[in-house]
Amino acid sequence: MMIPFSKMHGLGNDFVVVDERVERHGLTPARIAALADRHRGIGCDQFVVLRPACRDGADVFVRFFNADGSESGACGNASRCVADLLWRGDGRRESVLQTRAGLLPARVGETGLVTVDMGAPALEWRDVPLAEPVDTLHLPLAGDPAAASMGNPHATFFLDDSLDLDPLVAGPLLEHDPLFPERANIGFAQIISREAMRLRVWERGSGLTLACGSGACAAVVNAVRRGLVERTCRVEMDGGALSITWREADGHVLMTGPATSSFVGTFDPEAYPS
Ligand SMILES: N[C@@H](CCC[C@H](N)C(=O)O)C(=O)O
Repeated sequence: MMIPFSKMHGLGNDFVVVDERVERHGLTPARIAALADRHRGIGCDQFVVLRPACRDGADVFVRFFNADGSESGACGNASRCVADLLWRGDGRRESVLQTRAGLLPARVGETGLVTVDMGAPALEWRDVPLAEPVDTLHLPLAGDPAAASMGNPHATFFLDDSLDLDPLVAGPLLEHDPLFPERANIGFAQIISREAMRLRVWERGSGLTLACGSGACAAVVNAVRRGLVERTCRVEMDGGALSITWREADGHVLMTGPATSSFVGTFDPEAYPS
């Protein structure tokens, strides 16, 4: 039986979205990794599976998998894409996504940009998680990164004239640093002004992507904690820009940006390992 999928992206961070709200399709981690392969599969940074919601007030339960088949609690760009998909399905601009990181309210605005309330960051070492009790604002690593969880682990380096790291070299090493027992997404930020930064993210389980929504949220949170930017900041990535606001009233992080449908298709699960 052929399985339908939607191919979507948020600023070039691309996804295969499969709907399992009616029936399951046998999507094991090995099969997901094979489907995510850009040469032998469909190709994507993340694989997104929709399931029936099981929490009051939620419209859909969303699971996010990296290209290596590992699961993540959060994916900001894919969350915008799912909200956009739901809107195109039933015309409701507002939805609530149930994720492993909690309930995320989302809204498709009149301009088509999507805002997702990504919740409050977790800033305690245990919650990132880190391997030992350290100050998450100054991790004991060369380059002095800061850590935060947005439902998934992030470390942000702030690059300047005295610190210049190549994400393709430093990213894979740092993703697997023993300080991060569940690995980590590694952000490389350059502050442009009090309202703007440039960011590249080496993503856990997927590598360097064109944009990372949760990474942008974590970078702004960490930059605000360091006193480097205002609570609303534009984050410019290789694939485009997001607007991030770390709201003072409740500590939630709001992420606004585009969500784009590329094409739809079908695949034969039997053609991939189980
Ligand atoms: N692309 C994402 C983050 C995807 C998950 C991440 N690689 C992880 O393992 O935590 C985003 O837009 O947030």
